[in-house]
Amino acid sequence: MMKTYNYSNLNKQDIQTLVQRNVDPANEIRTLVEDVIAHVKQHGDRALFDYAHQFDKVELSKLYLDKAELQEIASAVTADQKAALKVAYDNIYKFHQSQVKAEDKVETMPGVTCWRELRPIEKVGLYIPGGTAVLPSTFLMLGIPAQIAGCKKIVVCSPPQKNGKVNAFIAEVALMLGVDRVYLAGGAQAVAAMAYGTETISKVDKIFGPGNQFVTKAKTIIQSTTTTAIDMPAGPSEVLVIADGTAKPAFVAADLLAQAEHGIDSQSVLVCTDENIAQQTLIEVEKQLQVLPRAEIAKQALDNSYIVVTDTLAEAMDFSNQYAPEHLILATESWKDITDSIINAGSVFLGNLTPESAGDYASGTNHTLPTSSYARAYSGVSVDSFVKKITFQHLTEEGIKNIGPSVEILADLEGLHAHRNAVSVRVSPPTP
Ligand SMILES: NC(=O)c1ccc[n+]([C@@H]2O[C@H](COP(=O)([O-])OP(=O)(O)OC[C@H]3O[C@@H](n4cnc5c(N)ncnc54)[C@H](O)[C@@H]3O)[C@@H](O)[C@H]2O)c1
Ligand SMILES: N[C@H](CO)Cc1c[nH]c[nH+]1
Ligand SMILES: [Zn+2]
Repeated sequence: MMKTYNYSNLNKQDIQTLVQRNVDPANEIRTLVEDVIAHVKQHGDRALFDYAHQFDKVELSKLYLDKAELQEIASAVTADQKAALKVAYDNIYKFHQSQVKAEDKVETMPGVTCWRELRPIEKVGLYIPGGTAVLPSTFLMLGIPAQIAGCKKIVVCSPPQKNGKVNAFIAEVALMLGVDRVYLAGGAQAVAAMAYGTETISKVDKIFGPGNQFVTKAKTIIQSTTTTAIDMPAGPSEVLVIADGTAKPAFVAADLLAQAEHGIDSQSVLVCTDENIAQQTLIEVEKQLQVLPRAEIAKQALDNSYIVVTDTLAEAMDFSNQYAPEHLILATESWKDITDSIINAGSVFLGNLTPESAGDYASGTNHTLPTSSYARAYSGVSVDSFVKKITFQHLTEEGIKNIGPSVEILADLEGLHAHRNAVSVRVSPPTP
């Protein structure tokens, strides 16, 4: 169960230790994942069949489901479930569509015009988790921005379930997105397949999607060893709740448990200015665990979670910024007073009536977010993640005359005479 620390008793080193997560000190995960990647690179499809047997405990006869099979599987989805998926689809679509804005052309000096244009990344790979829980919501979170960006080839991998298929909701979302094929591959092997390509799975330009520590390690390795990019390290889920005396212990407990139930390596942190609220929250956590089907998973995640009691909301925010949470919930009526002091967070949930679950599923924001303190430097997935922003420039006769002398001097001072000449020949072309 969650340990409690008093912020005033923590020194710098204690805080450093507390904010660290999912470390792999003996490089066990790295070694295993490097081995998986090497096998997929060498043996292609054969390795995928073998890993499906070894890690997913399933014998596959082929590595993908086609449109007809997806349609048959999706027929099990009820009208209510379809309607809920549609609400999520529409809100996520609306929010992501609003991110697409043409940029202005800028005349930086007379005759010199610069601008940026978007081009979709052509081949993208989407990883949809399916180990401890199958996440069709992640398929929406990745497929919708890919669709809006206009990516031409969308490769989708998800771990095979025990029946050698994907579940009905993954199939339904594939049909909603117009994706005709879902590959039955999970874990590090799926990431390797999309990075190197196999007989069946195409190599892609960029891999997206969250996953467990194996998936996340594989993504960070292929990012530095292949020409395939990644969205970000989006590993085991985490939440940090900042609460004060106005927070509702039942709500805070529910939010902590919502992330704890994702997996045993998830982490839920409460930073609270009110000791009584912290104690009430712990009591609520115990109460709600009694009726939670995934209580065993959540309990293990809570063993790896903790509470920090601070004197002020400013101290709480200071701790949160050092932690750089994937999700930050401000469980306080005073949330407006402290949002400006947020420096590091993936996605923020404001006030007592805003559960993280709303953003996990259906409010519109993306739930694929940086974990393990990567929120210090990375943003969550958006339409931007699926496009390149290419810069353009055009110089007129007036433009080259205006900018030319400065470029010539700058080229001289770097000793790059061919650079100077590329301007000089245009400003005063040699007489024929
Ligand atoms: N950061 C985010 O944006 C975000 C969003 C959604 C979910 N998540 C996280 O994604 C994760 C999903 O994890 P999951 O496990 O449920 O599904 P997953 O699909 O990420 O991983 C399942 C795969 O892991 C592989 N695997 C399992 N045990 C292994 C082992 N011992 N050795 C090698 N490979 C092994 C298997 O191949 C299996 O197919 C959770 O931790 C969840 O918190 C994060
Ligand atoms: N909380 C996860 C992001 O870390 C997203 C998710 C999907 N389904 C439920 N939750
Ligand atoms: Zn969640």
